[in-house]
Amino acid sequence: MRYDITNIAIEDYLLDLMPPRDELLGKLEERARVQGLSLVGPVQGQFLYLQVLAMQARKALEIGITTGYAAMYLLRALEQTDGHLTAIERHADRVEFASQLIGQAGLSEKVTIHHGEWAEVMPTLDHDYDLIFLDVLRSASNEGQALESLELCVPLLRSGGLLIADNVLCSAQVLEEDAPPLVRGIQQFNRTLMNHPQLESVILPLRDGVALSRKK
Ligand SMILES: C[S@@+](CC[C@H](N)C(=O)[O-])C[C@H]1O[C@@H](n2cnc3c(N)ncnc32)[C@H](O)[C@@H]1O
Repeated sequence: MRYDITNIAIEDYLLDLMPPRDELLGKLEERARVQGLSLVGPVQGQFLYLQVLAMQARKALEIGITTGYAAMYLLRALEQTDGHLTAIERHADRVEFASQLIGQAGLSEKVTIHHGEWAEVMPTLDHDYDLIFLDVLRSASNEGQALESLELCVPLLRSGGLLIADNVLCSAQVLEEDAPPLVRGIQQFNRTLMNHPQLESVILPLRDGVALSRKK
């Protein structure tokens, strides 16, 4: 998928510079291409991997795991920090697929996947996450959901913890003044995030836009 945020030639250049992926990640990329699934891709996957290592995160949460592509990057770093990944996914078949894949990689003990809606699962989770990867903003069913997800993430983070939110530039549609409801929700998410009293944030024009926030 192309996102119209950065020059396409630059995206291809960055992709070409990435080392070849192993068989497991390669198969997931191929599956995503065939089935039209949205995955972070290798550049952003490496970004997530490095964030976990840089902050030595041990307790991470991914909201929206799909087939486990981003999760593999997170888990390969969490393996080194002796950490654990909790994930949430609404589709049972995706939970099943990701669980099997992570099992094949020998990392089953490092992950707990909750099947359900994030709005229902998040309030049941423990607090004090070092890192939360929020990857459901483009799936919101109404204008208010993006902000609702932010309000559930902040209390789950420990002080000093990192929230990484994907798709915050929404194929550049955030530039539109008369945007559709999903995009208006993301515009509101971005304004709130950048002015949030408990967060220090920056938005990076990486792929579809990545917001990085540290809880004070
Ligand atoms: C963009 S994909 C995540 C891709 C994944 N993070 C990766 O890069 O490998 C979003 C996923 O979130 C799931 N999802 C969307 N809305 C959800 C909700 N309300 N509750 C739980 N999961 C949801 C979708 O089913 C989809 O699998």
